[in-house]
Amino acid sequence: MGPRNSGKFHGKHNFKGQMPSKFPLPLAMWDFGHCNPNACSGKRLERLGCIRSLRIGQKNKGVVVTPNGKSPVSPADRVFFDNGGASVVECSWAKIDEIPFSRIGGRCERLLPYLVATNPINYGRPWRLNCAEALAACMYIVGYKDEARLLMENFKWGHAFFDVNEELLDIYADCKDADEIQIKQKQYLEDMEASYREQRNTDQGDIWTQGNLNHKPVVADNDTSSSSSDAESNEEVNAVKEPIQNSEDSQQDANEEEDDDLWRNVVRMKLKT
Ligand SMILES: C[S@@+](CC[C@H](N)C(=O)[O-])C[C@H]1O[C@@H](n2cnc3c(N)ncnc32)[C@H](O)[C@@H]1O
Repeated sequence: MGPRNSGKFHGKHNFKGQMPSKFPLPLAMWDFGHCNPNACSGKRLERLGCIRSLRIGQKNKGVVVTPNGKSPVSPADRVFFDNGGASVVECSWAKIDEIPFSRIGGRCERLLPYLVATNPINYGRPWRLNCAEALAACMYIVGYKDEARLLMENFKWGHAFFDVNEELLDIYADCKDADEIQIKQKQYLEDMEASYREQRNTDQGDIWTQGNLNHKPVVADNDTSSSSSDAESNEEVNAVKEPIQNSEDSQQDANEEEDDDLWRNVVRMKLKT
């Protein structure tokens, strides 16, 4: 389905010359060409005329949603959004270290707070959103909720992003600034972790609820790609399989993997409820 103009945008803004014709707000990306064009959400938005490409060396005066950010996007960034819209870095997560962050970006570089991806490549994975999800999250948090939904109508799975994240997105959109978002996010994660641990203890305590343990399947936990043939998902798997260089790295890897496992389980629990 192609995007429609919602006609609901009445913000005070300064978008002259930046608006792609097919979407009511200016969206942009630096495209590093790492990804399979058929599986890439940024490329899809570009084909649909919803986003424009920026050159390396060109800065953006809107909200730059980037792993290079230091604080989360918040409603306080609305003024930046209304000056230049939002932009993302279209690249592979596995090659993020190769991005020349000093040559892209802008004055308002922001992380996203905790949210869960629902795209087919990273479904259920926290923090690692694709470009469309990242832009939609940014729009929603700064107050363009209808436009965020409109953008995601371009993807078959787009509604799932709001099914899973709406409660959190509303919490963030009600915050005053980045500090409040950090507090709310921390609270939410602590509550979720506590209820996950409680649930796990209950399940483990009640052995009769687990069936015949000898017949339990072995679950490979790190598999993010399994059935997907997409280039980026294969990169993700390769990234996980890279050799470990020294014991410090190996300790850090182990800690990160433990963290990842915990959050993946927490998310699984959340998706079931
Ligand atoms: C790494 S690319 C992967 C894009 C993917 N190939 C696709 O199909 O859209 C995703 C981009 O979305 C933004 N993004 C996603 N999750 C983010 C987060 N938690 N914090 C900041 N930026 C994020 C960043 O601009 C990031 O570079």
